[in-house]
Amino acid sequence: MMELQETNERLFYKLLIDNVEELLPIVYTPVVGEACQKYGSIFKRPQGLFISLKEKGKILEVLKNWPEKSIQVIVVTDGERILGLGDLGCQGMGIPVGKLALYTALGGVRPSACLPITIDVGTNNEKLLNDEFYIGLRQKRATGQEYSELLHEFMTAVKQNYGEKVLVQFEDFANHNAFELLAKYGTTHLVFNDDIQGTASVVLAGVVAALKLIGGTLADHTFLFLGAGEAGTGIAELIALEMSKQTKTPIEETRKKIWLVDSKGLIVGSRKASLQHFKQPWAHEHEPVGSLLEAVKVIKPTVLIGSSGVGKTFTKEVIEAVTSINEKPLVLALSNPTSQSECTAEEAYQWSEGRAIFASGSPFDPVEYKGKVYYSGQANNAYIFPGFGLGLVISGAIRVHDDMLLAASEALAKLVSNENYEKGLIYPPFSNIREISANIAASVAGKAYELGLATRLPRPQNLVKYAESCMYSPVYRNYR
Ligand SMILES: O=C([O-])CC(=O)C(=O)O
Ligand SMILES: [Mg+2]
Repeated sequence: MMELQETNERLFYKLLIDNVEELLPIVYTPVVGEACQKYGSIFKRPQGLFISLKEKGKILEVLKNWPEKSIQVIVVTDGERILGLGDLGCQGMGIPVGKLALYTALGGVRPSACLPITIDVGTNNEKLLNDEFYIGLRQKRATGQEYSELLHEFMTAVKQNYGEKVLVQFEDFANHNAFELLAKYGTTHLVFNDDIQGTASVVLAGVVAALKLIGGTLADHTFLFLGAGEAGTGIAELIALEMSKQTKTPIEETRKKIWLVDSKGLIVGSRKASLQHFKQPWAHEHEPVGSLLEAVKVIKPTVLIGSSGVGKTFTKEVIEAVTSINEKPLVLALSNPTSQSECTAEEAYQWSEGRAIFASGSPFDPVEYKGKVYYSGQANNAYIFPGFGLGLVISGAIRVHDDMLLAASEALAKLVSNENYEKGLIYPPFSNIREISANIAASVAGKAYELGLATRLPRPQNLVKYAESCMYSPVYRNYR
Protein backbone atom coordinates (compact mmCIF):
# COMPACT_ATOMS: atom_id res chain seq x y z
CA MET A 1 0.00 0.00 0.00
CA MET A 2 2.90 2.38 0.74
CA GLU A 3 4.37 1.58 -2.64
CA LEU A 4 1.06 2.31 -4.35
CA GLN A 5 0.56 5.55 -2.42
CA GLU A 6 3.93 6.78 -3.62
CA THR A 7 3.66 5.67 -7.24
CA ASN A 8 -0.03 6.10 -8.11
CA GLU A 9 -1.71 8.22 -5.49
CA ARG A 10 -5.07 8.38 -7.24
CA LEU A 11 -5.29 4.61 -7.55
CA PHE A 12 -4.26 4.27 -3.90
CA TYR A 13 -7.19 6.46 -2.83
CA LYS A 14 -9.62 4.75 -5.19
CA LEU A 15 -8.67 1.38 -3.73
CA LEU A 16 -8.82 2.64 -0.14
CA ILE A 17 -12.19 4.36 -0.54
CA ASP A 18 -13.80 1.41 -2.32
CA ASN A 19 -12.48 -1.14 0.19
CA VAL A 20 -12.34 0.95 3.32
CA GLU A 21 -13.34 -1.72 5.85
CA GLU A 22 -10.76 -4.15 4.49
CA LEU A 23 -7.89 -1.70 4.03
CA LEU A 24 -8.31 0.63 7.00
CA PRO A 25 -6.58 -1.83 9.37
CA ILE A 26 -3.57 -1.82 7.03
CA VAL A 27 -3.16 1.86 6.23
CA TYR A 28 -4.13 2.70 9.81
CA THR A 29 -4.35 0.98 13.21
CA PRO A 30 -3.12 -1.70 13.89
CA VAL A 31 -0.66 -2.29 10.99
CA VAL A 32 0.56 1.32 10.94
CA GLY A 33 1.89 0.69 14.46
CA GLU A 34 3.99 -2.22 13.25
CA ALA A 35 5.15 -0.13 10.29
CA CYS A 36 6.40 2.55 12.71
CA GLN A 37 8.26 -0.05 14.78
CA LYS A 38 10.02 -1.29 11.63
CA TYR A 39 10.13 2.06 9.82
CA GLY A 40 13.92 2.19 9.55
CA SER A 41 14.14 -1.18 7.80
CA ILE A 42 11.23 -0.64 5.40
CA PHE A 43 12.28 2.90 4.53
CA LYS A 44 12.52 3.15 0.76
CA ARG A 45 11.19 6.54 -0.24
CA PRO A 46 10.86 9.42 2.19
CA GLN A 47 7.32 10.43 3.12
CA GLY A 48 6.38 13.63 4.89
CA LEU A 49 8.59 16.39 6.22
CA PHE A 50 11.13 15.81 8.98
CA ILE A 51 12.15 18.81 11.06
CA SER A 52 14.98 18.13 13.49
CA LEU A 53 16.78 20.03 16.21
CA LYS A 54 19.48 20.70 13.62
CA GLU A 55 17.06 22.91 11.68
CA LYS A 56 16.63 25.29 14.60
CA GLY A 57 16.55 28.83 13.24
CA LYS A 58 15.69 27.61 9.73
CA ILE A 59 12.26 26.03 10.10
CA LEU A 60 10.51 28.56 7.86
CA GLU A 61 13.04 27.81 5.14
CA VAL A 62 12.48 24.07 5.56
CA LEU A 63 8.71 24.51 5.23
CA LYS A 64 9.25 26.46 2.04
CA ASN A 65 11.11 23.48 0.58
CA TRP A 66 7.94 21.37 0.61
CA PRO A 67 6.74 21.26 -3.02
CA GLU A 68 3.06 21.96 -2.31
CA LYS A 69 2.20 25.54 -1.37
CA SER A 70 -1.47 25.53 -0.41
CA ILE A 71 -1.58 23.34 2.67
CA GLN A 72 -4.86 22.97 4.58
CA VAL A 73 -4.08 20.27 7.16
CA ILE A 74 -0.84 19.42 8.96
CA VAL A 75 -0.61 16.37 11.20
CA VAL A 76 2.45 16.62 13.41
CA THR A 77 4.04 14.27 15.93
CA ASP A 78 7.27 14.18 17.91
CA GLY A 79 6.99 10.39 18.16
CA GLU A 80 7.13 10.25 21.94
CA ARG A 81 3.92 8.24 22.45
CA ILE A 82 3.06 6.37 19.27
CA LEU A 83 -0.30 4.65 19.89
CA GLY A 84 0.27 2.47 22.98
CA LEU A 85 3.74 1.53 21.70
CA GLY A 86 5.70 4.27 23.44
CA ASP A 87 8.61 6.35 22.17
CA LEU A 88 9.42 5.48 18.55
CA GLY A 89 11.35 8.67 17.85
CA CYS A 90 11.08 9.90 14.29
CA GLN A 91 9.88 6.46 13.13
CA GLY A 92 6.54 7.80 14.32
CA MET A 93 6.25 9.38 10.85
CA GLY A 94 3.94 6.50 9.89
CA ILE A 95 1.26 8.08 12.08
CA PRO A 96 0.97 11.54 10.43
CA VAL A 97 1.20 9.83 7.03
CA GLY A 98 -1.55 7.34 7.97
CA LYS A 99 -3.79 9.97 9.58
CA LEU A 100 -3.54 12.19 6.51
CA ALA A 101 -4.30 9.28 4.19
CA LEU A 102 -7.55 9.07 6.15
CA TYR A 103 -8.09 12.82 5.88
CA THR A 104 -8.19 12.29 2.12
CA ALA A 105 -9.92 8.91 1.87
CA LEU A 106 -12.45 9.40 4.68
CA GLY A 107 -12.77 13.18 4.79
CA GLY A 108 -12.11 14.22 1.21
CA VAL A 109 -9.31 16.70 1.87
CA ARG A 110 -7.14 16.92 -1.28
CA PRO A 111 -3.93 14.88 -0.90
CA SER A 112 -1.80 17.84 -2.04
CA ALA A 113 -3.29 19.97 0.76
CA CYS A 114 -2.10 17.53 3.44
CA LEU A 115 1.32 17.79 5.08
CA PRO A 116 2.67 15.08 7.44
CA ILE A 117 5.39 16.38 9.77
CA THR A 118 7.61 14.68 12.31
CA ILE A 119 9.64 16.80 14.67
CA ASP A 120 12.83 14.98 15.61
CA VAL A 121 14.07 15.98 19.03
CA GLY A 122 15.79 12.63 19.64
CA THR A 123 14.44 9.51 21.33
CA ASN A 124 14.77 7.85 24.71
CA ASN A 125 14.22 4.44 23.11
CA GLU A 126 17.56 2.65 23.66
CA LYS A 127 16.70 -0.07 21.18
CA LEU A 128 16.28 2.50 18.41
CA LEU A 129 19.37 4.44 19.45
CA ASN A 130 21.37 1.24 18.99
CA ASP A 131 19.63 0.17 15.78
CA GLU A 132 21.84 0.67 12.73
CA PHE A 133 18.76 1.31 10.61
CA TYR A 134 17.33 4.05 12.86
CA ILE A 135 16.67 7.08 10.66
CA GLY A 136 16.61 9.84 13.27
CA LEU A 137 18.92 11.83 15.53
CA ARG A 138 20.94 9.54 17.79
CA GLN A 139 20.49 11.43 21.01
CA LYS A 140 18.26 11.59 24.06
CA ARG A 141 15.14 13.71 23.71
CA ALA A 142 15.51 17.45 24.06
CA THR A 143 13.21 18.72 26.80
CA GLY A 144 12.38 21.94 28.64
CA GLN A 145 13.38 25.21 27.02
CA GLU A 146 15.20 23.59 24.09
CA TYR A 147 12.06 21.64 23.22
CA SER A 148 9.59 24.48 23.66
CA GLU A 149 11.73 26.90 21.65
CA LEU A 150 11.84 24.50 18.70
CA LEU A 151 8.07 23.95 18.85
CA HIS A 152 7.46 27.66 19.14
CA GLU A 153 9.58 28.33 16.09
CA PHE A 154 7.64 25.62 14.25
CA MET A 155 4.22 26.98 15.21
CA THR A 156 5.25 30.52 14.28
CA ALA A 157 6.68 29.42 10.93
CA VAL A 158 3.52 27.44 10.11
CA LYS A 159 1.31 30.47 10.62
CA GLN A 160 3.68 32.72 8.75
CA ASN A 161 3.90 30.37 5.77
CA TYR A 162 0.32 29.07 5.51
CA GLY A 163 -1.75 31.70 7.29
CA GLU A 164 -4.29 31.49 10.06
CA LYS A 165 -6.58 28.89 8.51
CA VAL A 166 -4.18 25.98 8.30
CA LEU A 167 -5.21 23.23 10.72
CA VAL A 168 -2.44 21.79 12.89
CA GLN A 169 -3.40 18.41 14.34
CA PHE A 170 -1.16 17.29 17.21
CA GLU A 171 -0.81 13.53 17.26
CA ASP A 172 0.81 11.06 19.65
CA PHE A 173 2.75 13.51 21.77
CA ALA A 174 3.46 12.43 25.36
CA ASN A 175 0.94 13.65 27.96
CA HIS A 176 2.80 16.65 29.38
CA ASN A 177 3.63 18.15 25.98
CA ALA A 178 0.20 17.34 24.50
CA PHE A 179 -1.71 19.27 27.16
CA GLU A 180 0.78 22.12 27.19
CA LEU A 181 0.86 22.61 23.41
CA LEU A 182 -2.91 22.54 23.15
CA ALA A 183 -3.34 25.12 25.91
CA LYS A 184 -0.52 27.31 24.61
CA TYR A 185 -1.53 27.45 20.94
CA GLY A 186 -5.31 27.02 21.26
CA THR A 187 -5.80 30.77 21.49
CA THR A 188 -3.49 31.84 18.66
CA HIS A 189 -3.67 29.00 16.10
CA LEU A 190 -6.18 26.57 14.59
CA VAL A 191 -5.04 23.53 16.56
CA PHE A 192 -6.67 20.23 17.43
CA ASN A 193 -5.28 17.40 19.53
CA ASP A 194 -6.63 14.16 18.13
CA ASP A 195 -5.73 12.04 21.16
CA ILE A 196 -7.42 14.40 23.63
CA GLN A 197 -10.23 15.96 21.60
CA GLY A 198 -10.81 13.56 18.70
CA THR A 199 -10.92 10.55 21.00
CA ALA A 200 -13.21 12.43 23.39
CA SER A 201 -15.63 13.26 20.61
CA VAL A 202 -15.81 9.71 19.23
CA VAL A 203 -16.30 8.17 22.67
CA LEU A 204 -18.99 10.67 23.66
CA ALA A 205 -20.80 9.79 20.42
CA GLY A 206 -20.57 6.07 21.23
CA VAL A 207 -21.80 6.55 24.78
CA VAL A 208 -24.74 8.71 23.65
CA ALA A 209 -25.65 6.12 21.01
CA ALA A 210 -25.28 3.29 23.54
CA LEU A 211 -27.95 4.85 25.76
CA LYS A 212 -30.48 3.39 23.30
CA LEU A 213 -29.22 -0.07 24.31
CA ILE A 214 -28.36 0.37 27.98
CA GLY A 215 -31.05 2.92 28.91
CA GLY A 216 -31.04 6.12 30.96
CA THR A 217 -29.65 9.56 30.24
CA LEU A 218 -25.96 10.46 30.28
CA ALA A 219 -26.28 11.81 33.82
CA ASP A 220 -27.81 8.53 35.04
CA HIS A 221 -24.54 6.72 34.41
CA THR A 222 -21.36 6.27 36.42
CA PHE A 223 -18.11 6.19 34.49
CA LEU A 224 -14.89 4.49 35.47
CA PHE A 225 -11.71 4.94 33.44
CA LEU A 226 -8.51 2.97 33.52
CA GLY A 227 -5.95 5.49 32.29
CA ALA A 228 -5.86 9.19 33.13
CA GLY A 229 -3.77 10.58 30.28
CA GLU A 230 -4.77 12.44 27.15
CA ALA A 231 -7.60 10.12 26.12
CA GLY A 232 -8.93 9.39 29.62
CA THR A 233 -9.10 12.95 30.91
CA GLY A 234 -10.12 14.32 27.49
CA ILE A 235 -13.09 11.96 27.25
CA ALA A 236 -14.02 12.50 30.90
CA GLU A 237 -14.07 16.27 30.44
CA LEU A 238 -16.20 16.17 27.28
CA ILE A 239 -18.71 13.77 28.89
CA ALA A 240 -18.88 16.04 31.95
CA LEU A 241 -19.39 19.08 29.68
CA GLU A 242 -22.24 17.43 27.77
CA MET A 243 -23.85 16.26 31.03
CA SER A 244 -23.56 19.78 32.38
CA LYS A 245 -25.27 21.25 29.30
CA GLN A 246 -28.03 18.63 29.35
CA THR A 247 -28.83 18.98 33.06
CA LYS A 248 -27.92 22.66 33.47
CA THR A 249 -25.67 21.68 36.36
CA PRO A 250 -22.20 23.18 36.90
CA ILE A 251 -19.44 21.04 35.42
CA GLU A 252 -17.79 20.77 38.86
CA GLU A 253 -20.85 18.72 39.85
CA THR A 254 -21.14 16.55 36.75
CA ARG A 255 -17.46 15.60 36.98
CA LYS A 256 -18.36 13.74 40.16
CA LYS A 257 -20.11 11.06 38.08
CA ILE A 258 -16.75 10.19 36.55
CA TRP A 259 -13.87 8.34 38.24
CA LEU A 260 -10.40 7.63 36.96
CA VAL A 261 -7.84 5.00 37.90
CA ASP A 262 -4.17 5.51 37.02
CA SER A 263 -1.08 3.40 37.70
CA LYS A 264 -1.30 4.31 41.39
CA GLY A 265 -4.96 3.40 41.85
CA LEU A 266 -8.16 5.41 42.06
CA ILE A 267 -7.61 9.16 41.75
CA VAL A 268 -8.89 10.55 45.05
CA GLY A 269 -8.70 13.77 47.06
CA SER A 270 -5.84 12.65 49.31
CA ARG A 271 -3.60 12.28 46.23
CA LYS A 272 -4.35 15.75 44.87
CA ALA A 273 -1.10 17.49 45.85
CA SER A 274 1.02 14.96 43.95
CA LEU A 275 -1.17 14.77 40.83
CA GLN A 276 -0.31 16.28 37.44
CA HIS A 277 -2.61 19.24 36.79
CA PHE A 278 -4.75 17.48 34.16
CA LYS A 279 -5.69 14.79 36.70
CA GLN A 280 -6.61 17.17 39.52
CA PRO A 281 -10.26 17.86 38.51
CA TRP A 282 -10.90 14.12 38.95
CA ALA A 283 -9.63 13.83 42.52
CA HIS A 284 -12.99 13.28 44.23
CA GLU A 285 -13.35 12.54 47.93
CA HIS A 286 -13.02 8.81 48.53
CA GLU A 287 -10.85 6.42 50.47
CA PRO A 288 -7.75 5.26 48.60
CA VAL A 289 -8.39 2.27 46.31
CA GLY A 290 -5.39 0.41 44.92
CA SER A 291 -6.59 -1.59 41.91
CA LEU A 292 -9.04 -1.42 39.02
CA LEU A 293 -10.88 -4.50 40.29
CA GLU A 294 -11.38 -2.93 43.73
CA ALA A 295 -12.45 0.32 42.08
CA VAL A 296 -15.10 -1.50 40.00
CA LYS A 297 -16.45 -3.06 43.20
CA VAL A 298 -16.69 0.19 45.17
CA ILE A 299 -17.54 2.72 42.42
CA LYS A 300 -20.01 0.35 40.67
CA PRO A 301 -19.63 1.87 37.20
CA THR A 302 -22.20 1.35 34.45
CA VAL A 303 -19.58 2.32 31.86
CA LEU A 304 -15.99 1.02 31.92
CA ILE A 305 -13.45 2.72 29.68
CA GLY A 306 -9.84 1.63 29.08
CA SER A 307 -7.47 4.36 27.89
CA SER A 308 -4.13 3.57 29.49
CA GLY A 309 -2.25 2.23 26.47
CA VAL A 310 -1.55 -0.98 28.39
CA GLY A 311 -3.01 -4.24 27.12
CA LYS A 312 -4.82 -7.11 28.90
CA THR A 313 -5.85 -5.01 31.89
CA PHE A 314 -9.58 -5.81 31.66
CA THR A 315 -9.16 -9.23 33.19
CA LYS A 316 -11.83 -11.89 33.57
CA GLU A 317 -12.39 -10.72 37.17
CA VAL A 318 -12.83 -7.09 36.07
CA ILE A 319 -15.34 -7.94 33.32
CA GLU A 320 -17.21 -10.32 35.62
CA ALA A 321 -17.37 -7.66 38.33
CA VAL A 322 -18.79 -4.98 36.01
CA THR A 323 -21.24 -7.55 34.58
CA SER A 324 -22.45 -8.49 38.07
CA ILE A 325 -23.47 -4.84 38.62
CA ASN A 326 -25.14 -4.18 35.25
CA GLU A 327 -27.55 -5.97 33.00
CA LYS A 328 -25.71 -4.53 30.01
CA PRO A 329 -22.33 -3.07 30.92
CA LEU A 330 -20.82 -0.70 28.36
CA VAL A 331 -17.17 -1.68 27.94
CA LEU A 332 -14.79 0.36 25.77
CA ALA A 333 -11.26 -0.96 25.31
CA LEU A 334 -9.69 2.00 23.55
CA SER A 335 -5.95 1.37 23.63
CA ASN A 336 -4.11 0.77 20.35
CA PRO A 337 -2.87 -1.20 18.53
CA THR A 338 -4.54 -4.59 19.07
CA SER A 339 -1.69 -5.82 21.30
CA GLN A 340 -2.46 -3.01 23.76
CA SER A 341 -6.23 -3.51 23.83
CA GLU A 342 -7.53 -3.83 27.41
CA CYS A 343 -9.31 -7.03 26.35
CA THR A 344 -10.38 -8.65 23.10
CA ALA A 345 -13.95 -8.65 21.78
CA GLU A 346 -14.09 -12.39 22.38
CA GLU A 347 -13.07 -11.97 26.03
CA ALA A 348 -15.61 -9.17 26.57
CA TYR A 349 -18.48 -11.30 25.23
CA GLN A 350 -17.39 -14.54 26.88
CA TRP A 351 -16.68 -13.11 30.32
CA SER A 352 -19.91 -11.07 30.32
CA GLU A 353 -21.88 -14.05 28.95
CA GLY A 354 -22.88 -12.01 25.92
CA ARG A 355 -24.21 -9.06 27.93
CA ALA A 356 -21.51 -6.44 27.33
CA ILE A 357 -21.96 -3.71 24.76
CA PHE A 358 -18.40 -3.57 23.52
CA ALA A 359 -16.34 -1.32 21.26
CA SER A 360 -12.58 -1.01 20.89
CA GLY A 361 -9.96 1.36 19.50
CA SER A 362 -8.49 -1.29 17.20
CA PRO A 363 -10.78 -3.49 15.10
CA PHE A 364 -11.92 -6.99 16.09
CA ASP A 365 -13.70 -9.50 13.86
CA PRO A 366 -17.23 -10.57 14.80
CA VAL A 367 -17.29 -13.19 17.56
CA GLU A 368 -19.49 -16.26 17.82
CA TYR A 369 -20.53 -17.08 21.36
CA LYS A 370 -23.05 -19.79 22.24
CA GLY A 371 -24.44 -19.85 18.71
CA LYS A 372 -24.91 -16.09 18.42
CA VAL A 373 -22.71 -13.68 16.43
CA TYR A 374 -21.62 -10.50 18.22
CA TYR A 375 -20.42 -7.42 16.30
CA SER A 376 -18.28 -4.82 18.01
CA GLY A 377 -17.72 -1.27 16.82
CA GLN A 378 -14.44 0.59 16.53
CA ALA A 379 -14.31 3.50 18.97
CA ASN A 380 -11.49 5.24 17.14
CA ASN A 381 -10.98 8.94 16.47
CA ALA A 382 -10.86 8.03 12.75
CA TYR A 383 -14.64 8.57 12.78
CA ILE A 384 -14.17 12.16 13.88
CA PHE A 385 -10.98 13.86 12.73
CA PRO A 386 -11.46 13.61 8.93
CA GLY A 387 -14.95 15.17 9.05
CA PHE A 388 -14.01 17.54 11.85
CA GLY A 389 -11.04 18.86 9.89
CA LEU A 390 -13.09 19.10 6.71
CA GLY A 391 -15.67 21.20 8.59
CA LEU A 392 -12.95 23.58 9.78
CA VAL A 393 -11.41 23.84 6.31
CA ILE A 394 -14.65 24.49 4.40
CA SER A 395 -15.84 27.15 6.83
CA GLY A 396 -12.43 28.81 7.01
CA ALA A 397 -12.49 28.44 10.78
CA ILE A 398 -9.69 30.13 12.69
CA ARG A 399 -10.08 28.46 16.11
CA VAL A 400 -11.36 25.18 17.52
CA HIS A 401 -14.05 25.39 20.21
CA ASP A 402 -15.32 22.61 22.52
CA ASP A 403 -18.86 23.12 21.18
CA MET A 404 -17.56 21.93 17.81
CA LEU A 405 -16.49 18.66 19.42
CA LEU A 406 -19.96 18.26 20.91
CA ALA A 407 -21.50 19.02 17.50
CA ALA A 408 -19.32 16.33 15.90
CA SER A 409 -20.32 13.77 18.55
CA GLU A 410 -23.97 14.54 18.10
CA ALA A 411 -23.74 14.23 14.32
CA LEU A 412 -22.01 10.86 14.58
CA ALA A 413 -24.39 9.45 17.20
CA LYS A 414 -27.39 10.38 15.04
CA LEU A 415 -26.09 8.23 12.18
CA VAL A 416 -26.32 4.95 14.09
CA SER A 417 -29.27 3.12 12.52
CA ASN A 418 -31.74 0.69 14.06
CA GLU A 419 -30.10 -2.02 12.00
CA ASN A 420 -26.76 -1.17 13.67
CA TYR A 421 -28.36 -1.19 17.13
CA GLU A 422 -29.92 -4.59 16.49
CA LYS A 423 -26.41 -5.95 16.00
CA GLY A 424 -25.25 -4.33 19.24
CA LEU A 425 -23.25 -1.67 17.35
CA ILE A 426 -22.87 1.84 18.75
CA TYR A 427 -21.14 3.24 15.66
CA PRO A 428 -22.25 3.17 12.03
CA PRO A 429 -20.04 1.03 9.76
CA PHE A 430 -16.94 2.56 8.17
CA SER A 431 -18.33 1.66 4.75
CA ASN A 432 -20.48 4.83 5.02
CA ILE A 433 -17.64 6.99 6.28
CA ARG A 434 -17.66 9.62 3.52
CA GLU A 435 -21.31 10.36 4.16
CA ILE A 436 -20.60 10.38 7.90
CA SER A 437 -17.69 12.78 7.41
CA ALA A 438 -19.81 15.14 5.30
CA ASN A 439 -22.41 15.24 8.08
CA ILE A 440 -19.82 15.82 10.78
CA ALA A 441 -18.17 18.52 8.64
CA ALA A 442 -21.52 20.27 8.18
CA SER A 443 -22.23 20.23 11.93
CA VAL A 444 -18.75 21.50 12.79
CA ALA A 445 -18.89 24.20 10.12
CA GLY A 446 -22.40 25.18 11.31
CA LYS A 447 -21.01 25.63 14.81
CA ALA A 448 -18.07 27.68 13.48
CA TYR A 449 -20.53 30.07 11.78
CA GLU A 450 -22.71 30.24 14.88
CA LEU A 451 -19.70 31.12 17.05
CA GLY A 452 -18.39 33.73 14.63
CA LEU A 453 -15.23 31.70 14.02
CA ALA A 454 -15.83 31.06 10.29
CA THR A 455 -14.22 33.27 7.67
CA ARG A 456 -15.70 31.76 4.51
CA LEU A 457 -18.59 34.14 3.93
CA PRO A 458 -21.41 34.13 3.14
CA ARG A 459 -22.38 30.90 4.89
CA PRO A 460 -23.44 28.27 2.34
CA GLN A 461 -27.15 27.46 2.64
CA ASN A 462 -26.94 23.70 2.74
CA LEU A 463 -23.78 22.74 4.59
CA VAL A 464 -24.02 18.97 3.99
CA LYS A 465 -24.29 19.51 0.24
CA TYR A 466 -21.52 22.08 0.38
CA ALA A 467 -19.25 19.71 2.34
CA GLU A 468 -19.91 16.95 -0.20
CA SER A 469 -19.15 19.29 -3.08
CA CYS A 470 -15.77 20.13 -1.52
CA MET A 471 -14.66 16.51 -1.11
CA TYR A 472 -11.83 15.16 -3.25
CA SER A 473 -12.63 12.06 -5.32
CA PRO A 474 -9.96 9.95 -7.01
CA VAL A 475 -11.27 10.16 -10.56
CA TYR A 476 -9.44 10.78 -13.81
CA ARG A 477 -10.21 13.85 -15.88
CA ASN A 478 -12.21 13.45 -19.08
CA TYR A 479 -10.24 14.58 -22.06
CA ARG A 480 -13.05 14.15 -24.60
O1 LIG B 1 -4.27 6.08 15.83
C1 LIG B 1 -5.26 5.52 16.36
O2 LIG B 1 -5.70 4.43 16.00
C2 LIG B 1 -5.99 6.25 17.45
C3 LIG B 1 -5.09 7.17 18.14
O3 LIG B 1 -5.05 8.37 17.88
C4 LIG B 1 -4.12 6.61 19.08
O4 LIG B 1 -4.23 5.44 19.49
O5 LIG B 1 -3.18 7.34 19.44
MG1 LIG C 1 -3.12 9.17 18.26
